[in-house]
Amino acid sequence: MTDYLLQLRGLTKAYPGVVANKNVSFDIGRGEIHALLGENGAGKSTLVKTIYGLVKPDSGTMTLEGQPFTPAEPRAARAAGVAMVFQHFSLFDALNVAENIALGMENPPAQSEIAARVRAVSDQYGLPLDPTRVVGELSAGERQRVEIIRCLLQDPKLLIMDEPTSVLTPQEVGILFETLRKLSAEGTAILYISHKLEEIRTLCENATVLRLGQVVGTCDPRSTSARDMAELMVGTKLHVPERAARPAGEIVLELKGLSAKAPHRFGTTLKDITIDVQKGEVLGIGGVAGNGQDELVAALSGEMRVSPAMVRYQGADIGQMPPNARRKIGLLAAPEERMGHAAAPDMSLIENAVMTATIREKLTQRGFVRWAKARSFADNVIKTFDVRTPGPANTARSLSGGNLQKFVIGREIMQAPDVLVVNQPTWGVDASAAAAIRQALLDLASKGAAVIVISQDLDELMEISDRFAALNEGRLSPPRPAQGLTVEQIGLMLGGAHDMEVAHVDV
Ligand SMILES: Nc1ncnc2c1ncn2[C@@H]1O[C@H](COP(=O)(O)OP(=O)(O)OP(=O)(O)O)[C@@H](O)[C@H]1O
Repeated sequence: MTDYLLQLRGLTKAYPGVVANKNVSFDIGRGEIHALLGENGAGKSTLVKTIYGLVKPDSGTMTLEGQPFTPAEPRAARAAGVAMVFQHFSLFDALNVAENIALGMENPPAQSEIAARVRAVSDQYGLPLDPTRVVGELSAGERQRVEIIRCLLQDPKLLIMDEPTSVLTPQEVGILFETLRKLSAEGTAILYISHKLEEIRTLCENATVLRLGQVVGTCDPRSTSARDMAELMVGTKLHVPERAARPAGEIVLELKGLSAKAPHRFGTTLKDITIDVQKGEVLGIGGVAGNGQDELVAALSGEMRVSPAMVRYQGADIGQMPPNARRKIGLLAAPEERMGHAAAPDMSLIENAVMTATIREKLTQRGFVRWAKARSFADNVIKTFDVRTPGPANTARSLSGGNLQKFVIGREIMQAPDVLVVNQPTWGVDASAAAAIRQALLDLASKGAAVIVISQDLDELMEISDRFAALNEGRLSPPRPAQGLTVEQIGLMLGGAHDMEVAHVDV
């Protein structure tokens, strides 16, 4: 293809201690669906932020439709026809869809006009969305549609999507891909970042692979295996997690009729959850986000209190026990939202280590933080979990998403819990780091800990779980052995309430 829309030449961007992009050159054709691949910290976000006017490169050039392209800010990039849907949505829960879209416009027309345009775009691209619905009541997939429609109203020439499917159900992924294919057929190019290589294979016609900030290869994902792409990203052979055979252990945690009212208007009420968790097992809990996952983690971590006997740990009723007391006795949890909840963005990794590891790692003495000890603990997490950062004094915010995830999970595993609850442990994490995190969870279980993994990634759950249960509208299905479960059986467990089709996306 010679009709290039965007050409990048020699883009370089350095941050203190790290070159995020080094001499990056590649082209994107009109209407092309182009994947940008690379392990965590490879420089993907930096590159797309450069194209979107959020980052100014130190050197290198870009041309858009043959003209020099140097967007000083996102507004300039948008005006030139570049739109971007971010990993994290920037929507206001209390406003409706049309109001949210109006907020992003420079001269918004009347609400009725916006609503009509939203309906038109939504029909045209098969993205069901009611402009009058309050955003707080929408699923993650619907929220993403708000962002996409907001972009499409600008009639972009290039649409950048940063990890768009990590929050979507398989059915929503199908809808999104249909929309992207339609856009591509109409001449809109898509630059698509994802760690889900099988999805890339079904969607993208070209891929550029970054490693340590540099382009290390290109491929046609339709004819390259996911494993080959992963190995190109990492530069070495991929490790597949192994499960050591484990005998059934004694019961360490019992949930008995665990019920709790939704903590806020958009939360989910937990309904009569009963399950025993054994030492040495990995219990996988699947389900579409928003079905009680956050509330279940909160009830286990102690952030949400319930009747004492609803949570029984090593024989004691702990439903009312606060988080730190639970940490002390060995029950640890890592919530899903790494930025803000699991980690404080502007604090260093050392301070972030102190936040959750103080009690078990004895990081304070007579009320004072033992900084040397805290630093060495943070260092240990960084080394053991291969967290890519110049050092523990760096802020959480300066880490790439996947590297912060490795730090947050590693920080809990290194405290040797007896029960570990993790929510979406490999969200936004590249294939090799995801394999390392899963292996670490399996190793923790083989040492005798009970590990509860809550995830929307069914392949992940099937890979590491001994037993599987599904959360649906605050109810937990009875658990079943994971081995041998078919996609149809899992679909039944997840329940039909969301019209959720459990299928791989390459249908
Ligand atoms: N504002 C910043 N300050 C300092 N370092 C940064 C900043 N932004 C990114 N970096 C560093 O630049 C490198 C590239 O990060 P980038 O976010 O582009 O990677 P990525 O490929 O998008 O990773 P991920 O898949 O984990 O999101 C990383 O080492 C990261 O720590």
